Amino acid sequence: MTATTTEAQRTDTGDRPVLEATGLVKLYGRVVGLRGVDLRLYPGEVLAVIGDNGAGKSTLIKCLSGAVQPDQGTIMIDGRPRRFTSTQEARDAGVETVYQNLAVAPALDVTSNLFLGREIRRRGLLGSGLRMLDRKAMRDQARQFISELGITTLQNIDQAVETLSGGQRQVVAVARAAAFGSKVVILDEPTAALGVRETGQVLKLVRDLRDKGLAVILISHNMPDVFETADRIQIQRLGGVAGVITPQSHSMEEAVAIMTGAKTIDPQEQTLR
Ligand SMILES: Nc1ncnc2c1ncn2[C@@H]1O[C@H](COP(=O)(O)OP(=O)(O)OP(=O)(O)O)[C@@H](O)[C@H]1O
Repeated sequence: MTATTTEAQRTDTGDRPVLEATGLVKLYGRVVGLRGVDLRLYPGEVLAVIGDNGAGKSTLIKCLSGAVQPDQGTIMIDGRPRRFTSTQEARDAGVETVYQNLAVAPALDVTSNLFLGREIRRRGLLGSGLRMLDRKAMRDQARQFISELGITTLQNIDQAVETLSGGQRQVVAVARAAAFGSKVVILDEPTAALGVRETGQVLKLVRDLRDKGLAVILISHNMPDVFETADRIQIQRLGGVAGVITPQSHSMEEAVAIMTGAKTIDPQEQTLR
């Protein structure tokens, strides 16, 4: 199925969005964060969300990830309306978010980070009533998971995350978000602090997750990254959606022009998904 498949074609195949947001409105007092935003995300695609400062990107992902509650609008996961009152509820529904300030524990090793908050414990109780961690099971699963994802940058899963490069840390954070049955992974500027080679490692992982059927939302200011990685690009402007395009349908210059309002997009030009 191509990036420009129409809604009618999609309905024919029965393919439906894993996440669908309709009419999201978020007000901060008198300031409009979102003014009726729709977003559709399908399994096995990378949807980039771009926009100038203050366009509403963060507010949008906060609504989708349960960090803030929209004032109006609906969010559906697999066709079921959901109202997340916390990020945990969104996670339980399979929506994981990696924020710029990575939620990794620097002193812990790669395995422990992958299992943070979801540790595997052995049968039988310690004196304290706690069950002992099953390190072997976690290491085995961590290895398997890393190999399934085709991650070649994490050679030693016993290494403390603080000794890894910025790119490797980001790979750990993204891999963790993609584990444990996640359906949707939201990445907020995942390459903002990285060099060229490290950016390449992270974007490769993003594409690999997509190829494994996960749905990824990529928030980024970096146009080359967006055009290299995204299947579709949703352009936010002044709290609304200025258009949805693909790297094939529009150039980077056109995307920037739509972002800044220098160019408007004809509804006919939109990628109808
Ligand atoms: N907690 C808040 N209180 C008041 N206004 C807010 C709050 N969060 C966001 N806003 C406002 O909502 C609008 C959208 O902001 P948002 O942070 O979602 O944009 P953004 O596209 O993520 O911007 P940036 O690229 O600068 O991070 C802006 O006008 C912003 O000032």
